[in-house]
Amino acid sequence: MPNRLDPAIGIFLKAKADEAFNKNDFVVALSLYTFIINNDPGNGIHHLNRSLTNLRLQRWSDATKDATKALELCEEKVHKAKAHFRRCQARRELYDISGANEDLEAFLLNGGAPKTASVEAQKLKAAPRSVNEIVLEDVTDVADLFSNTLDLADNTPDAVYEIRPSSGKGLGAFAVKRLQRGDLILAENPIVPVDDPTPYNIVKGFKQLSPKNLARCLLLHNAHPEIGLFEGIYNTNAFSQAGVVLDVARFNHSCSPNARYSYHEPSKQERIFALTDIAEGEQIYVSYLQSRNVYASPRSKRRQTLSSRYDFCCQCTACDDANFEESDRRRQEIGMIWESLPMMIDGRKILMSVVRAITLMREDGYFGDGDDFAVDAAAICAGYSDWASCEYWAKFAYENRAAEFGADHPHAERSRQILDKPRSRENHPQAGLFPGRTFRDIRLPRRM
Ligand SMILES: C[S@@+](CC[C@H](N)C(=O)[O-])C[C@H]1O[C@@H](n2cnc3c(N)ncnc32)[C@H](O)[C@@H]1O
Repeated sequence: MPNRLDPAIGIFLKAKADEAFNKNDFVVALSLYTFIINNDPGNGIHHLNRSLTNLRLQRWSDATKDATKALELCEEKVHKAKAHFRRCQARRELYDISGANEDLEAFLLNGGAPKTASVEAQKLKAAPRSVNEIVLEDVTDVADLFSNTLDLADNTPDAVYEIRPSSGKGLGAFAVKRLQRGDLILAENPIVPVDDPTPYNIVKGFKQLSPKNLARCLLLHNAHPEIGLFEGIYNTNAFSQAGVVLDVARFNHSCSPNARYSYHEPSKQERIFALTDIAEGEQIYVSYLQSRNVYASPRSKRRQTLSSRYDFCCQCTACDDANFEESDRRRQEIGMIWESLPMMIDGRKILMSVVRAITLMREDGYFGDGDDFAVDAAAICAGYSDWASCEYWAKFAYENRAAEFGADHPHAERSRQILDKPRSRENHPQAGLFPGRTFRDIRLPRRM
């Protein structure tokens, strides 16, 4: 069976697994050995190591299976002796005393130490032959032995979401309580921060991880196994300058998302904010595509970008909708408005177009980025000295940015400054450029 791991990476991963084992961090070691075995299944030594790890975790059945696999794959006597001894111990715990005795004999035949064998032989003599022979207080231990102890997550007790399977999309994040637009869903520091994500820096970032964090990263989805393990994981899961952020990496994409990423440079945290109200149990989606690439692009273009960057065909509500052509028409019109705005000279036309673009976005279930247009609208109104309208659009921009990025985000703070001094020339160098006019009749149809 082929080894899919680059040899240098294989050696690195094994060293990290051994490090975890030596620190008695057996859950992490098991996770790392499992990853190595899944990618290099023909190497018996990995099974031998995992067999011992399973013994430490009292996972007797899995320890037996690994020892059996190691016996099949290892040629050297020293490895065979180890595999027999590990299987002997596991079989003893599984009440298979005759099988354990056979392994003990094979251990000696393969050069195992007689002293070790005689200690084990004593244990085998004293071991119960069946579950019925265990005294009552041990029964609890037996139940514990088979419980699942393999959780690598650091659970946040007050998290408003949980990570669980999402039909057809691997894992996903789901609201555990009702959320409102503007609610902060998470704020998390990156596990692999990479300021300048060159291939070299990405590998360096992964190599600095603790065994536990490495094990967690290796569990993330990799849409690009062809470009190298660490680069593949990085490119599938890093969505901003923050780098790879563990829980953030479990949020699936939608072209009509109900939440959005917001990278907060001052704290170097990736945050997610609710874009809409979200019901308890509903899946929380972000958009992997930014601004015009999502709200002004048709399904074919969005799917093409997502497929080439993340290797999936988008199955979101916008893409899967039978009426996707109607959605395409809306998004294409938004794109045309965006492109034609800089060429427009009439203030009224510009504002009508802004209203139309935001209305189309909302009609299409897209509740972010209204500020992209509102900021231009505020500037135009200042140009015509229509300060009431300027304030209306500046307020819209600020409120949307505060809800979508957080009020302390530099984006929102910039809007706040404009709102604080809406009539200042400093904020609006174009103020009074055109003859005075009023656009008070041009507003969004309702609160959007
Ligand atoms: C960053 S991961 C998101 C979490 C991932 N579902 C997991 O199990 O770890 C990106 C991957 O999730 C899946 N995915 C995300 N959004 C999807 C969507 N709208 N349609 C289909 N698959 C999606 C794809 O496999 C994609 O490559």
